[in-house]
Amino acid sequence: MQKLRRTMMYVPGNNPGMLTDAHIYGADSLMFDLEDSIALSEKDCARLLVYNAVKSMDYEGMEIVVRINGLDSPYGRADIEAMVRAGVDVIRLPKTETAQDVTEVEKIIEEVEKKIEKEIGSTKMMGAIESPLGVINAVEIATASKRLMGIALGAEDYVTNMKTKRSPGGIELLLARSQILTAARAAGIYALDTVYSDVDNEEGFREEVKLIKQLGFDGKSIINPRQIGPVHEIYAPTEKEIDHAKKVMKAIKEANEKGAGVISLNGKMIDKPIVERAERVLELAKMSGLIKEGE
Ligand SMILES: CC(=O)SCCNC(=O)CCNC(=O)[C@H](O)C(C)(C)COP(=O)(O)OP(=O)(O)OC[C@H]1O[C@@H](n2cnc3c(N)ncnc32)[C@H](O)[C@@H]1OP(=O)(O)O
Ligand SMILES: O=C([O-])CC(=O)C(=O)O
Ligand SMILES: [Mg+2]
Repeated sequence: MQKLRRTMMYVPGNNPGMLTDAHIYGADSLMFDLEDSIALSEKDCARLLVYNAVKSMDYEGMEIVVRINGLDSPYGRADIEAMVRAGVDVIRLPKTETAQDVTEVEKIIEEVEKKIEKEIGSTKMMGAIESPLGVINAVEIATASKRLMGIALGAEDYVTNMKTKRSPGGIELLLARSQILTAARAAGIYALDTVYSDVDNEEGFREEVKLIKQLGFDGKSIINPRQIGPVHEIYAPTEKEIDHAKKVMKAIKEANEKGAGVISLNGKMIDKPIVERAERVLELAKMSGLIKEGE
């Protein structure tokens, strides 16, 4: 894991107040939106505002993602051009359905990078999958470009396309979540879960975060600063998990010194995949500031 991406917070791109303060809440990444939170009459204004915010604000090294409009709209090309010029870290393509959707955006990004003499490949991409066709093509999408750092589920559009609606347990999303996650893991990129729109329902939100963590997602797109704390809390390894991971590492080190690759710890087998999980727990604990280097 190179970077924590537990929370990627949407910020409507036409809201100067939110664009100015968004970084103070402690999300792992900010995602300025030019797509569905912006009315058609505000599209050009939002693009200009986000361009200026990215150029002039000090976001203290936070990852800046911008959700652009699709290339099937009159805004997509202009969004890409402006955002590459502004120097955003990641361009997130909404409603990605095919590998070609990714490569078409990539081609324009590359043209702009060449034009402004920016390092080719330095602007990363993400694809949000929000339709049945996108879910079916998830592997092709996830492997379409070296620029892709992750893929995400967009469940509000997805359930609408599937002629259903979201339910508390999320049964209607199980296939899409599993497929997107598996595709991301096969491609070695990040997997981000979708937004939870009922901001005031903290209990329901926590249940959903526990579910997506258990499935294996790296994190979640969020829409409100109040959603940051619960995600970071649920994703943080517990003291018990950290303690166990340390014991696993100690046990396997001792086993390896004796030439063994497998050992028993409190009656449970410890071998390579279990060691790998323990290493991941310790890495996550370090990155979350719960333990120090070398602990
Ligand atoms: C299906 C999709 O496409 S989802 C993606 C597109 N949607 C979005 O981008 C929506 C982003 N979120 C929002 O606009 C808002 O959070 C809403 C409308 C959901 C809720 O708004 P509110 O109830 O006013 O939020 P709340 O009362 O919690 O706001 C508290 C503070 O956080 C700020 N805030 C709220 N949401 C955000 C945000 N997403 N980014 C930055 N700041 C925010 C508010 O400005 C407010 O600041 P203040 O105290 O300085 O006035
Ligand atoms: O990225 C998201 O989860 C928000 C979105 O567009 C959707 O749900 O349709
Ligand atoms: Mg959507």
